[in-house]
Amino acid sequence: MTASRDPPRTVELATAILQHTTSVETYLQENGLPSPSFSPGAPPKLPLPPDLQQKLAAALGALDELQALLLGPMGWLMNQVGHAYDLCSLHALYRFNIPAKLAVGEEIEVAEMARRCGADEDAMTRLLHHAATNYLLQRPRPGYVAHSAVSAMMATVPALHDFVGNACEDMWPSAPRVVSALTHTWPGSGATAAEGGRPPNQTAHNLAEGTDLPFFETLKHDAERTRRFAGSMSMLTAMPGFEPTAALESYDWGALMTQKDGEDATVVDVGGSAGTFAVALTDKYPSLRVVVQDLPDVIDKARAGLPSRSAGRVTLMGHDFFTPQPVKGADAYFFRQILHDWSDDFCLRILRQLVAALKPGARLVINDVTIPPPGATSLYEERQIRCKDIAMMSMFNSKERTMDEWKELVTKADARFRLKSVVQLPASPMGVLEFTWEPDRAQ
Ligand SMILES: C[S@@+](CC[C@H](N)C(=O)[O-])C[C@H]1O[C@@H](n2cnc3c(N)ncnc32)[C@H](O)[C@@H]1O
Repeated sequence: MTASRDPPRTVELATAILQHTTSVETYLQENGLPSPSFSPGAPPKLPLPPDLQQKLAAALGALDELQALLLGPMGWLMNQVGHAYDLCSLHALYRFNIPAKLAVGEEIEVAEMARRCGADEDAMTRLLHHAATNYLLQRPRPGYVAHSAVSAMMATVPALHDFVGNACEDMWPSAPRVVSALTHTWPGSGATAAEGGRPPNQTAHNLAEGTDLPFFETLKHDAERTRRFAGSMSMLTAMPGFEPTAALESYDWGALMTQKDGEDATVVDVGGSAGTFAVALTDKYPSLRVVVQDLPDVIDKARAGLPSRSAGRVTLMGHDFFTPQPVKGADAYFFRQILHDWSDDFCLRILRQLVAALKPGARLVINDVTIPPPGATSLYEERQIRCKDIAMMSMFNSKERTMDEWKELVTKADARFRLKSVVQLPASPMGVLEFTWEPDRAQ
């Protein structure tokens, strides 16, 4: 029996939620911003300064703990099982392109929408009702559906549609197979595990799709999935805490130019996908030159989307990062959300491909998720990152890493990389680690 507290934990949490929420609402009101809402056209996220983002995070952490306490151990456990089905209605929205079938302001009978989808009417009706309970649609009056802010965004932001498609069709089928993949008998699995990493083609994803190709190889053979993945990645960069602005502002890119005495400095964005970050970087530092490297298919698709203002500043280059780095003597090599896709031994191979291209003093800049030490954030926040970690395991046998694991990984790749700075981005699961190349350092 635990001793009773005064005030009880639930009341303490409810009080914290009230205080933090009041601070957020006061800020919104004082700045003429709307209260949070799911009406179509509502802002996709709350535009808060860093101190209020912290209060928001504290409110969400407290809300999560309060919900768990009020449900009680049995209710909380049952809740987990229920959540397993939450993605079904989102998947239906994606697969039947339901957001595009609704005009903003239109109210449609649920049965009529089910008919428009051309699928089993009873099943579709039930999925639509579930979607409404999860804020994905709204029910303005009994028996009718209309857009919520979520479906309206899916209808108008193609990258968000891609993000949902990637989540529901490429990633989610692997989730129920994560545990089976651990006990599955893979060819040569004993040896590879002993070498420090399970290969990327022995994953839950491989069990789900019945393929022995790693996920990115599968993509190479499927133009539509490649396009959808790139769209999804560009959406990821717009998510709270993942915006390029965070990495732009928390790392001194300008210092690269100072060092060059006015000459253009070159950054290589390794695995830079459609070039979203490169465009933001050169918008902020017009005299930086960025070479975006990715697999040839991805680069081919990226060409059409590169804004004309970036011409001459952003160059696109097909390159497989498991082969030697072709851009020699650049000022910085940037890896944003790349290495978390690979287990340690594959990361070592990727990083070692840089070595022959590096000039003394070259920077290696890693911008990736960092797992906070236990207790540094709420369980809610830590769970979001742990979910990403499990997603990495399920798709690639890769992992999210703590700051210490990042440092250890890079210096293991080559002892001549010296850690120069470490920044945990504010209100973000991402960090930036900067290493310099010091060839005279003892190996
Ligand atoms: C998680 S995405 C990150 C994209 C981008 N850096 C960002 O932060 O938005 C991983 C990227 O690595 C690319 N990639 C995967 N295997 C690769 C390889 N062997 N060589 C080059 N790029 C690769 C993928 O095509 C994808 O664009």
